[in-house]
Amino acid sequence: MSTQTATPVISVHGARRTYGTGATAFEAVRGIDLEVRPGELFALLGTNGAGKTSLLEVIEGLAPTSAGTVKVLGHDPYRERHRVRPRTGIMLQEAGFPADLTAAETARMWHGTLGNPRPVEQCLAMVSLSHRAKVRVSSLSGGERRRLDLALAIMGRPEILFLDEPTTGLDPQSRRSAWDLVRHLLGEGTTVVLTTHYLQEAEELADRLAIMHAGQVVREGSIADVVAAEPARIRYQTADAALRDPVALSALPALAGRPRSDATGVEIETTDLQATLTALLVRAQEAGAALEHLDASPASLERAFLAVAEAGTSTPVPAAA
Ligand SMILES: Nc1ncnc2c1ncn2[C@@H]1O[C@H](COP(=O)(O)OP(=O)(O)OP(=O)(O)O)[C@@H](O)[C@H]1O
Repeated sequence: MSTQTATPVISVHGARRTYGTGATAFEAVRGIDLEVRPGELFALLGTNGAGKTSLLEVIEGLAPTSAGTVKVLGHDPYRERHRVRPRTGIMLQEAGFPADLTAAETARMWHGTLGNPRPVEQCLAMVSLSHRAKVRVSSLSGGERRRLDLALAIMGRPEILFLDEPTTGLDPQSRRSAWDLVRHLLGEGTTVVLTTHYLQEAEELADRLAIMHAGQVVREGSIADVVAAEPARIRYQTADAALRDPVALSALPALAGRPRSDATGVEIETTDLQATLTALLVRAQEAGAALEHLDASPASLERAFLAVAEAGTSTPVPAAA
């Protein structure tokens, strides 16, 4: 069955989440709609404080919404937690392990709470922690603790795995190992919802993503969709007056806005990099002008993210009445 047409395993409609009440109420999630399809990896990106964890927690069933509906595997994850929780795996941003237990003891304790768990040794091996099995949690490094948390999250063979910034604190090699593990789980049919600040992580793993800002989803789709919605950019410096003149440059094809020109140079945004660049180079050729430090860069996920961050305001928005 194509994941495009399959019934979503997660559907969120008009979800809101407010912290506190009265004058100090703060609405961290401000009316979100999204769907996650079976077997896909859906990445939730966003600026600090955008509301990713607040949203993830209501989808995980750890907190109620203040408005809207959330369905996970057909159930309300908060009110029908007993139905949903056994079928999901959750890796929180901060795990609270008993510091005196070893990694293996911690894993065995968790193993005892699950219905059809993977063996402890297998889970530790999947996150490359077998050699640290007898080490107390208090002596594990931060990255090793993250990997232990991941081992516990996948132990119950979850249908949906929630990963909240899973690779924060991991060295590049451990991060790549974690990505390989996530790919393996996706290959087994697991659905994964991931929050991350590493755009490369989303680019490596995500089938679809949403970028949040100030409690709302402001971009959503495949990486190709999100990137395609951003303009490409051309920059240069030149001594030629016409090639520095925003009005004269406005006749170039496929512009995504008015060209900008100042002491640092010219910046042109375009929806068709090849068409605009070709016309620009023809003009420069005809004028016999040099375009110094010419830089033509296609849109990227990073640019899309920065556009969201730059367009946003840092002023917190009060809760809706
Ligand atoms: N318990 C709380 N009480 C009041 N406000 C809270 C609480 N938890 C989070 N917030 C606020 O809600 C907003 C969203 O926080 P959240 O942790 O969901 O963002 P995030 O996107 O996960 O951020 P980050 O990327 O920094 O982890 C922030 O402004 C935060 O200060």
